[in-house]
Amino acid sequence: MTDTIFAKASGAGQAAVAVLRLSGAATASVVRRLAGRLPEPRRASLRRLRDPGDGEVLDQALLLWFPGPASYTGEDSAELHLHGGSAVVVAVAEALVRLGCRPAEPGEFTRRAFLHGRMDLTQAEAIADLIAAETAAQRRQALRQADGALARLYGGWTERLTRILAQQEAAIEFEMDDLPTDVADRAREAAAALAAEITAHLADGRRGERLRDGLSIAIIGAPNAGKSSLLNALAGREAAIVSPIAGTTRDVVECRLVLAGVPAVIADTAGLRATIDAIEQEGVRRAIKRAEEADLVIGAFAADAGPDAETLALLRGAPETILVATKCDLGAPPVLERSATMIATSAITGEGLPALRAALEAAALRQAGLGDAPFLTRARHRAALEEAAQQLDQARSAPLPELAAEGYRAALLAIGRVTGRVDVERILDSIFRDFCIGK
Ligand SMILES: Nc1nc2c(ncn2[C@@H]2O[C@H](COP(=O)(O)OP(=O)(O)OP(=O)(O)O)[C@@H](O)[C@H]2O)c(=O)[nH]1
Repeated sequence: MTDTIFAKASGAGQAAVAVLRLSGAATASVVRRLAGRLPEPRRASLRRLRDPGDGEVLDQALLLWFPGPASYTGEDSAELHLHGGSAVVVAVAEALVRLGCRPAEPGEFTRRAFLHGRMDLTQAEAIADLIAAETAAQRRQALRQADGALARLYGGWTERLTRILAQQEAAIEFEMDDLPTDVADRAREAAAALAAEITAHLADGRRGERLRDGLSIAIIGAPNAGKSSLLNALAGREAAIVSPIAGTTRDVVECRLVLAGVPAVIADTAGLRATIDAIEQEGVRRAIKRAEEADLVIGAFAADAGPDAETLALLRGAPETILVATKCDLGAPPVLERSATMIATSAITGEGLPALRAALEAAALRQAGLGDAPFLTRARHRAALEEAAQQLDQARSAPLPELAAEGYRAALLAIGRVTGRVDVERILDSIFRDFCIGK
């Protein structure tokens, strides 16, 4: 019998109500001992909770009873909505321990939900994302995944792949019996179509992962270009020190922004220049590293000075760039070649800042915005699906039918790692029943 576990489901700190959740086989008996008879399933009822030892009233609480298997965890579960004081929560938690329950491990409720088949791994991950979501777009993505968007997509692929594998196994048998067949060809065609779909799904520019993890934006440029002033203007606060002394910013200064619902971290960096100052050298090294790792790089230069070679060189390697001519109140920005997007700004007059923000929002939506198809959200999914696509490609060109079957099986297992559902044998059984008519 599994342990009956409990945990506070509401947040830390003082609040009017604290929610304790319980799950496990003994839930019904524990609730009876604490609160009297069980209420109707899923109906809130007001109860006195009593100490199981001396009968002292611990709290007056709302009680909800969720009999398994139609509960979050799939097990018998309950919720106690207590008054929020910490002494109340402690008293009820101690009573639960005396009744044989134990505090839950982190994520244990969702783990049980997965183990009882209430959700697949992508949905379990989405629950964690939903709890951590800070922006509307993150919430939407997590909700869609929790609702099974990825589970259905990958589940569909699993079924198709299982059929392909079954065809391939059948082809091997037919070949051994010297029966003419095009079953292996059909498997190969289906595998090609599936591999193309997986590859298209992988070629999403990491949008789902970016939305989940946040976009990384770096501001680079020569000393005194006005980078810190730009960061402060975008962040709406004096996050970085601004001074007329070239080389003021030495370290990376980060600010969080939300761009069209996409979370972003924007970093001010040390001005790029050759220097003998060891600390500034380290700052420049960090600036270059930050620019190399960023999803979007803002190259800043003073309008009256024009862009410098170091900054332009570093922009070349970036996935997406915006050139900003700062201090446009001091002089007209230079005319650049037509392909470069340039926005002229002034931290003094505010000119160009709305246009820069709009450009950043457009880039954020391009790089991390929600689309019609669900995006994969974790590097873990990407690694497994890349392996599946690779195995499918190898299987299609395998010299022996047995090797092809092996490749299809490996691809199936790789997708199964994403969803946590690998029930190959059961599905194979059902498909072979259809195949083996007359054999
Ligand atoms: N007139 C004018 N001056 C500006 C503007 N932006 C920045 N400055 C001035 O330019 C100087 C340098 O600004 P910072 O924002 O510190 O420049 P930085 O690129 O971060 O400089 P480093 O830390 O040396 O890399 C300061 O004196 C600012 O007040 C602007 O839009 N217009």
